[in-house]
Amino acid sequence: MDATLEPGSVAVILPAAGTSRRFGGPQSKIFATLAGHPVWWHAANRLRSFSEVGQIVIAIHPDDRPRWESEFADAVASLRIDLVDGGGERYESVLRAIERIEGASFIAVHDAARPLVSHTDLQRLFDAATTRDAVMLATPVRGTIKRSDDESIVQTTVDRSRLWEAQTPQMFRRELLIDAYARWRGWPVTDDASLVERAGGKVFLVEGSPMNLKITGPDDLLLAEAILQASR
Ligand SMILES: Nc1ccn([C@@H]2O[C@H](COP(=O)(O)OP(=O)(O)OP(=O)(O)O)[C@@H](O)[C@H]2O)c(=O)n1
Ligand SMILES: C[C@](O)(CO)[C@H](O)COP(=O)(O)O
Repeated sequence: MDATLEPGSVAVILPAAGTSRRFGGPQSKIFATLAGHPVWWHAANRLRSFSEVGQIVIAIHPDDRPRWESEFADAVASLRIDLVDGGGERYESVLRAIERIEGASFIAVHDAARPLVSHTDLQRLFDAATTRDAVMLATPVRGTIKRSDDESIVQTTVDRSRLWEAQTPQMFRRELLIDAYARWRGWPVTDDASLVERAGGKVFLVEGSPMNLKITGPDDLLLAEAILQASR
């Protein structure tokens, strides 16, 4: 019998407090409608479908709180979500959410802007977490990678043989992530795994799908719609 995670042992943090600069538009990208629901709802609903998931905390932009507590109040209650005010940087949002976590053995951080993470990939991630302290979804780089100078002239072609593009969820033993954040001294980070790496942790890569895309620009929303349409 393969090991499994205890029901409710995974607390999920959904950072959703960004300002969507690259997306543009009148509202945060996590509120954009995708197949009839907001982007954030898809991410939260997919995580909620696992018995291993207990608490879900969404780090929200403070300016969005009135909307979360009115338009989305029913969905927040139905998905059993706690709301916390996020910060100016993603890592600050995650740190504030960590402070709201109670009793979990693991913390999984998943971008609210990644609506299409698959059940299969999530199960594989949870399975990997039964034997490792830090795991994350990622995809092997498929294209050719160039490094340029500041005038967009190619300097080098990067060996891609062991390059991966990081995704989320990134999932950690709770005390490992808390310790990694405690050691953080302000250097810029764009994902949580890099803090654990810097603290000496071994982060295990679980191959995911390119369809677990992050809604960053408007074209990503079109791609997400097409992926959902094709899966119907
Ligand atoms: N201060 C921040 C910045 C980002 N995020 C969240 O982290 C995820 C990934 O960040 P990103 O895609 O970069 O979102 P934005 O920061 O909103 O995008 P941009 O850089 O284009 O402004 C998103 O769900 C975003 O809402 C957050 O919770 N708090
Ligand atoms: C965490 C992340 O999803 C890994 O790819 C990504 O770094 C977050 O988006 P950002 O644009 O870097 O804030």
